[in-house]
Amino acid sequence: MSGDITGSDAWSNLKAHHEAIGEKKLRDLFTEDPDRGRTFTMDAGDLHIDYSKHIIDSETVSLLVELARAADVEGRRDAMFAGEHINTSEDRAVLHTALRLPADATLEVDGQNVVADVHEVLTRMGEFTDRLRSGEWVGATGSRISTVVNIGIGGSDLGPVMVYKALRHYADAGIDARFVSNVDPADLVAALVGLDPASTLFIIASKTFSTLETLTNATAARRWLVDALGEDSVAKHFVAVSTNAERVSEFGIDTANMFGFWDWVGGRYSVDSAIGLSVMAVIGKEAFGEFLDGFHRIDEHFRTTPLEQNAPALLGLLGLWYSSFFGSETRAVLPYSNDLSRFPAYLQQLTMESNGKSVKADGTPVTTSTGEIFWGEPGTNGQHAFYQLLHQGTRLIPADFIGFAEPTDDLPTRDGTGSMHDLLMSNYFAQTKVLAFGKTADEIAAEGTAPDVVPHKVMPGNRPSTSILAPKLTPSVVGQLIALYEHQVFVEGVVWGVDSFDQWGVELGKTQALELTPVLTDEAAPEKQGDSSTDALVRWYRDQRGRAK
Ligand SMILES: O=P(O)(O)OC[C@H]1O[C@H](O)[C@H](O)[C@@H](O)[C@@H]1O
Repeated sequence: MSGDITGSDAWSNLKAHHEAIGEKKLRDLFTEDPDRGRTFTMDAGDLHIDYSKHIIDSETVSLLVELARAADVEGRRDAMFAGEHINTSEDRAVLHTALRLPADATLEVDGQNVVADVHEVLTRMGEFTDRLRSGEWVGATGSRISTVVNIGIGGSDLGPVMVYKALRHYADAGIDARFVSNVDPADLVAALVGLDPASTLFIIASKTFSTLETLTNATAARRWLVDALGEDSVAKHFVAVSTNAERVSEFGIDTANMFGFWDWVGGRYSVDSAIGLSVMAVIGKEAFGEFLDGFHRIDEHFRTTPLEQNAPALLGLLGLWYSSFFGSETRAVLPYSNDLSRFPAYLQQLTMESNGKSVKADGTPVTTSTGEIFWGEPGTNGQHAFYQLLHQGTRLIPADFIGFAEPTDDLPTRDGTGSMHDLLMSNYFAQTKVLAFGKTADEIAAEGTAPDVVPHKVMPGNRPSTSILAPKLTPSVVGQLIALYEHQVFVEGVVWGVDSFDQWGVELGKTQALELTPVLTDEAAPEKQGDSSTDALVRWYRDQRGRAK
């Protein structure tokens, strides 16, 4: 292979193959191979995955796997699992997979058995949440804690809030959780509505403990508590999750009430670390353990299954197939489960912070588009909003449908005889079918449609989708789903040659915001920021705030 994957034979072969298969319709592919609905399926853990409704045949799969091998996906995967410093721009290991290794495993990284460290923290989290849940840990006035408020942002928020919503049925100790992330004060104010300081515990979650939004919200929350219960109450109402003990202590939280993790856990890969403390408080350590086991099942599948049947590898390669060869810009993620309403937002950070890069790991420019844009809403809401564009628009948007056999809740249908969950799932199956096979002008005309209306009703079909099904939305299945996407993102990143584990692109905005804050608030500050647009916007804002010079 040449230095760049797009110069490899594997890439050229796929390009040529794309031209040939790009001519075909899914209808043709199903006619040529009537069994493909059985052939192109795979099982990983509890996940049953049908990828037959993709614009592929068996040759596509072989060529994609060849591409993955040319990019050394297997070698990079093994290097990740072994704790090598594959995050080269930050010189760090990437070991979220170690967070879910069983207690009896060992993994030495930089001379340290990280599994022992992981389980030491898990044990402390378990002890702490047991005390909270049993009512042994009480607030400063002796009240039981009934709400934990997680204050964090990015990876220190999106994971916990998504999993909390997904597993709301597993809340079993009368502890609720709320989440505050935005530096918009509206977020904290809304989260505190109706809360009694005496029964509220704040979890300040920040890997670095230097994130402006989190420290600002944490300080405001501290004021809210101290105003009600006095300075001495802080120790009973504030705990921290971080890798930075020094800063936690500077903030005024006793490090005895801090739960640690390590620099080899990226923020967007951290919900299975101590960052999941709010989730554990709500669902308990046993259910949290099942959540971790779910990740581990998919890790083992990813680590040991040949690429030809490897679910995260194949789905990642399909994402790359559309992105790099068909020019697709986005992938829709459509959970047919209201409880997964935050899953698309969670995946946005995972995929876009990981693979939104224009240079490769060696610093040279990429030579193909990188970074899929994930977006979506739960079905059936999306059907009544944006599916029109999926069905008849000009863009090719591959879609992931996620659904469950067993409902978390069910109710009878209108006539009282059916199940609303079955109705939900019939929409899931109908949508993937219509996206793939559409409806032709002839079929529409045959129904007696007026000729001038026919073109408007044509459903082109040939819109690819993956169907992901699981028996039920359990803690384990949530872990499995997350790991399924984590490893897809990894596979894409390896083929594109980027460092999927840094995020330098978010830094400049942060520093410029800090520079601009005094300009917005201090009348004496110079208004000039150097460009006429920002200058005029700042002037307008200062005018409105009565701070014009
Ligand atoms: O957990 P923290 O250190 O507070 O970081 C929170 C978030 O901030 C950053 O801007 C990063 O881009 C995210 O990856 C991270 O999850």
